[in-house]
Amino acid sequence: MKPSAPALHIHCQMQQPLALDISLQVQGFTVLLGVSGVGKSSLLKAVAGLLPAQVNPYGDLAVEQRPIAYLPQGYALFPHLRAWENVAFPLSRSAHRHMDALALLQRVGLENLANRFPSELSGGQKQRVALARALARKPQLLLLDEPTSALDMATRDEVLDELVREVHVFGIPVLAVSHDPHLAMLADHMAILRDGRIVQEGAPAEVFARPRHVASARLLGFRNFLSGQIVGSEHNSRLQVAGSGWQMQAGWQAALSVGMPVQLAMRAEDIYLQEDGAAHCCPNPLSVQVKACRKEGLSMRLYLEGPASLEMLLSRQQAEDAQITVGNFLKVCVQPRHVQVMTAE
Ligand SMILES: Nc1ncnc2c1ncn2[C@@H]1O[C@H](COP(=O)(O)OP(=O)(O)OP(=O)(O)O)[C@@H](O)[C@H]1O
Repeated sequence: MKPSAPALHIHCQMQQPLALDISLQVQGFTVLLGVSGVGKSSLLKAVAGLLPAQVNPYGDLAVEQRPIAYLPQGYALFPHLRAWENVAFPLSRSAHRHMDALALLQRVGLENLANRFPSELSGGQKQRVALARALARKPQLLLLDEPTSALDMATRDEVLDELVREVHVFGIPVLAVSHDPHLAMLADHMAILRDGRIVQEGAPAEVFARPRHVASARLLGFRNFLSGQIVGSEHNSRLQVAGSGWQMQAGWQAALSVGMPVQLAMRAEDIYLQEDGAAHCCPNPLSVQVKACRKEGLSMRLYLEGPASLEMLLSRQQAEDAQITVGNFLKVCVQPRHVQVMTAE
């Protein structure tokens, strides 16, 4: 890609329905993550001019004059209009309105379905029609509200890949709001909204690797948290962190020093079974007991009791090979580079 699209700096201050003070860089495909109710939709509506707020840019323009396309949750297609008529809706009435709508549908690969009604389209196809309609007025900014919410798990990744590719092709900055970390992984730039402001912003690889707060880590898919204190620090190498009844190694961070209270975060996917006789290979051994197991597609999620309540994810094959059942005592392991250390809040 990518950002042939110009970057745009958005500032938004609002009081109702909730207080927000947001300053955010929109670069290429940008995803703003936040939990439900944090104000994501309100922010988009304010930027689009649908809620009163102080907004820059475009804040001095009337709603219909803002060069912004806003795609609400669920796409809001007109059910009684065919795909091409939905796309043509914002176009001015002219002799080539039909042709222009077909050209837009062609750009999202849907020209063959131009005569279908929304009820005859899949979730991903509806999204593409809505995208074509949103882009019909050649906006300078595209706002997407929860673009994955109407998609099922089976097609979500495929539709997302396609959505990201399409918005790159159109070459305008896009701000998508979501609570879905999968969407953020595909972004060029991402930010996290909490308590009315942006608490972290950057390239997805950086933000996913180094969440700054427990709440951000939760949003990014971390499931395991331990509270402890730094008890050792080897410059440029390791940190030793200890809590009640456990000690773990994590990657070194310049800002953290001995004595500081910290929170550790680990992904369920990064905890693995310690092989028999391989204790010496395990820098962070944890003794746990299996409290519950849940099948998740081809994986098995184990709920464990150890130094804290923990979760780990095994392939069904691994779980079967290890003959894991509720009540088993296990030795599990996690690599220091997979242990994120955050200052305690
Ligand atoms: N029209 C309204 N009147 C009163 N309160 C509202 C209105 N719209 C939103 N709110 C409140 O403002 C807060 C933020 O809502 P908003 O829809 O912006 O959150 P969100 O982060 O988009 O949530 P979700 O992810 O569930 O869609 C919520 O507490 C909500 O109840």
